[in-house]
Amino acid sequence: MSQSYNEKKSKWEQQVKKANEKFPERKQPFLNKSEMEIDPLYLPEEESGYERYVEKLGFPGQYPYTRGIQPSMYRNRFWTMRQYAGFGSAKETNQRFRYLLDQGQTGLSVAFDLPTQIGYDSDDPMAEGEVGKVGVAIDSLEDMETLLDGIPLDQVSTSMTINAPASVLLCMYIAVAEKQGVPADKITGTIQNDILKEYIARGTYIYPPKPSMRIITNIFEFCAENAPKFNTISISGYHIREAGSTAVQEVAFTLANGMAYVDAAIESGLKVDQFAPRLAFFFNAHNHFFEEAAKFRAARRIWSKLMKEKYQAQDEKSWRLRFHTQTGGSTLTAQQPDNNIVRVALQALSAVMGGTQSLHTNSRDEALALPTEESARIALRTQQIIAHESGVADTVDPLAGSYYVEKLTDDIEQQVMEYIEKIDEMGGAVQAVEDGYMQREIHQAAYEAQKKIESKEDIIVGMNEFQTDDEVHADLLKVDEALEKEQVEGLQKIRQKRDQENVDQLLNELKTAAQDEKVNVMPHILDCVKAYATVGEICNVLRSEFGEYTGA
Ligand SMILES: C[C@H](C(=O)O)C(=O)SCCNC(=O)CCNC(=O)[C@H](O)C(C)(C)COP(=O)(O)OP(=O)(O)OC[C@H]1O[C@@H](n2cnc3c(N)ncnc32)[C@H](O)[C@@H]1OP(=O)(O)O
Repeated sequence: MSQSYNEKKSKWEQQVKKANEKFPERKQPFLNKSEMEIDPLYLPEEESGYERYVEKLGFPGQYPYTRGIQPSMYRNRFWTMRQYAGFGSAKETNQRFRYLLDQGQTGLSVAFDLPTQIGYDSDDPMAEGEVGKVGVAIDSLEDMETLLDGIPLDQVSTSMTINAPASVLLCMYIAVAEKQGVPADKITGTIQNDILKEYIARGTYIYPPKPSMRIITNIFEFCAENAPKFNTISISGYHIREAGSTAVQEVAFTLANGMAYVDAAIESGLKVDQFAPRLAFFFNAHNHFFEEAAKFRAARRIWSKLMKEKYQAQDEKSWRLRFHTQTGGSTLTAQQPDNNIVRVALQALSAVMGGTQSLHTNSRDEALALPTEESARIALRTQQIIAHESGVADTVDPLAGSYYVEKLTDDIEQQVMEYIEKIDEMGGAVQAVEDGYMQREIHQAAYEAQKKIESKEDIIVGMNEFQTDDEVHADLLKVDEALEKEQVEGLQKIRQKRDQENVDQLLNELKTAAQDEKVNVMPHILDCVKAYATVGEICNVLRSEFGEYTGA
């Protein structure tokens, strides 16, 4: 047996012991329905396969992490079941959060309305008609207090899908935690904070790339010092895929964006191991089951090589690509919406086979509206059935060694690297975004995919084949139209109650801080938030200094 194989195997055994101390194995022993024992890990049987195994796959919890970032993965702890939710007022969303936690969800994920996402208050003319529509409306710290009321922030981790104003919402979260008696260094969660993919695919940007990258590196630095357990960014391929990219492009553009954040942070004077362990990722789980599972495995392997070899990161935590997955929203059909339950189950299974850390399963009615409570429950139950009934979580990386999956993993890696090298030659992801390169590649892929659907080369069940005349689902969620008025009234009350002079002074200090590139804006934003300055007011100060982006 080769030296290196043996060493790595015994290191893995030690790692498993340590993981078991943190999260004891869910079962002892793990048995299938015929009472056969299931091992934590299955390995190549032939000694001749060991070298290749160590180089390409490695042991789980070890470089290059092809088999997963934890030594025994879901035997110790399932992925976090984290359903993205939010609509209407903070009070309504708080009720939905409590409902989901009661139903066994294990983490929170906040959807904000569009005005919040682009830094406008609910009473701004730009917000009209959009308040509380696609997510919860948050104007001031008071809304955040209501949103998180009764949720113990030392126990529950919260993801917030917020990008351009991520700094503001993170500060609000910290302020609420402090009010609960939870110091910033104990909070856990993630802000999306990924502006590059907003320019490429999602659209909720405010400022131009350069100052946006500065705010992001300010957040990295601030969190490294003050909130070291918080994931500072969720570098997202999800939306790139939703915009029509291929699986290869999804990984390539996401990792290229990831490299741009690493470059920017290093350029600002941070050391790679100071911030890299808290970079997180977010991918899509689309329809092609094996391609998706292989995609996740390839993404992990590529990122770890980049971090270790290109960026010379020393801390093993910097090498691990940790990711959230959401099933593919654009794969859902408005026709025969219950079919979506089946699609979601298969997509979710690919994410679990690919070793995801956290998962959102879409609800069946999401091609039509925000999910009803019943639909959201079925979506969560889908994850619970995979976790508790299917047995796929009982051994690590069960697809490893499949000729097909390993070849797919290698091929995806190779094609992703070709893109990454090309983007590198263009001067990196920021340049490629500004030139519209990624946008064009995605549009071309989306066009090709649509042609295949229209020509029926690709069959979408119930949509371009096997249609029925069934009515669409009648029981859809509707957001109360009166909400906007109530939200605006609440905001005006806050403005009357707060110490306006103090707010003005703090906003002014933020303005001065923004003018000096060397100053970190985060402590100033935190002060503003604590004085009940609003999302819109804070973003307007930064708008006046940084300008607004108008597109590539
Ligand atoms: C479409 C829509 C839109 O466009 O609007 C959106 O964007 S929705 C977008 C919604 N986005 C999201 O919901 C993003 C969610 N992302 C995340 O939750 C994070 O970024 C994540 C992917 C890193 C997952 O974080 P998490 O806290 O849920 O899970 P982790 O895997 O980090 O586990 C929590 C802790 O348990 C430890 N842990 C976990 N599993 C094990 C194990 N088997 N053995 C030992 N330890 C373990 C971890 O190391 C960690 O501790 P330690 O930390 O100490 O190591």
